[in-house]
Amino acid sequence: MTTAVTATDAAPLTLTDVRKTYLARGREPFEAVKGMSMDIRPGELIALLGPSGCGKTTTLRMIAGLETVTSGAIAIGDRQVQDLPPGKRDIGVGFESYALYPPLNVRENLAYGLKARRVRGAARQVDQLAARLEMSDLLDQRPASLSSGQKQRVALARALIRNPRVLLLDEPLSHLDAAQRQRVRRELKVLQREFGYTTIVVTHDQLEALSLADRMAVMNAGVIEQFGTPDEIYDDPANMFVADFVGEPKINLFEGTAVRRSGGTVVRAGRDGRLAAYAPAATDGQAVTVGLRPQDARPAHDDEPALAARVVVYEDFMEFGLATLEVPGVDGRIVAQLPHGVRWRRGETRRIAARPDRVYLFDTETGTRIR
Ligand SMILES: Nc1ncnc2c1ncn2[C@@H]1O[C@H](COP(=O)(O)OP(=O)(O)OP(=O)(O)O)[C@@H](O)[C@H]1O
Repeated sequence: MTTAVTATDAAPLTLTDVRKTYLARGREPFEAVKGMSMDIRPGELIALLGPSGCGKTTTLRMIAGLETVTSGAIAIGDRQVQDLPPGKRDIGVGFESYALYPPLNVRENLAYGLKARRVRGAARQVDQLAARLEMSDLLDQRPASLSSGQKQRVALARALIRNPRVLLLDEPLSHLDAAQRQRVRRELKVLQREFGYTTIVVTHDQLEALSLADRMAVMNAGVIEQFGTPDEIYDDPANMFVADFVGEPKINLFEGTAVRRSGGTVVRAGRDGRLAAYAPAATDGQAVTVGLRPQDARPAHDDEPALAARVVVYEDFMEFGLATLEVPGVDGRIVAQLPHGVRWRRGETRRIAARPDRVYLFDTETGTRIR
């Protein structure tokens, strides 16, 4: 292969206190991105994850140069790019809405950039990439005849084949069906590794983010709530928002009171529930919000602090079961994901517990983690 679709000259990407305020006539100024800072290493794959409207697309568009930056700096390598036009930034953009040339078929669309750069073997590179993204059958079609999922794969291929220093993808797999989505997601990760592009993927699909990313930024209302590896985000959430947003089924959150003993911390919850927690910073008597992931709840041993709960419903998914539980005095229900074969029955009372370091305590007012 020639230089185009082989390892690239990967560059670090740095965002320093980047802000975006949208100004629209007759409306209050709206700050959509409120001081984003990220140091992204060469070749790293970053996922931006967050609820609708949190500023993910705005961030990506500012990096691409499709949106101006209100303040702050964006650097690719040692070059400040925030004032450069999009074409001068050496960025590949796989946005869904990014125009393909309608008169050209998909093959010509993909080869276009390679030919302009006089890359040898362009046709073969297009064929190889198309095969890997499961779109060989689309090569002779015109963009107008493609479905949204097909357009998405073409946009992805077009971004990849440009051999950019930085690759930006906005919801690149959202229109694919479940099976194809899994396969293209894996291939995307393989391609990204092979070519070494510094990549940012915007997604609101947490599985996509957790499985693709080297590190991910969880965003909320224009700020980064936590930036870390998928393990850090899932196992060590910085606050209640991150714990609540990431994880499926959702984390259980309920009110409790920390009790400090020489042996450690126990939280009381409900009428007579207790759970051992590892939280040296908790003070005795402190009102807290307890976070317990369904995957971390397990049947309690006889001699450990536990929550006694009535089984409201038990759903058997074969690989695991989901028990929905009511704990006397605890608002809302608690879900526990139990190993295959446990099979609790509706109406039974069961005791659940968890490893103390998997019982998270949060400041109820601020949402901050109490460690
Ligand atoms: N051109 C614009 N003018 C004014 N407000 C805008 C403009 N573009 C986006 N916004 C607002 O900025 C906020 C962030 O939008 P953005 O598209 O970046 O969010 P997002 O996280 O990508 O959301 P989604 O997942 O729904 O695409 C939203 O409240 C949106 O309404």
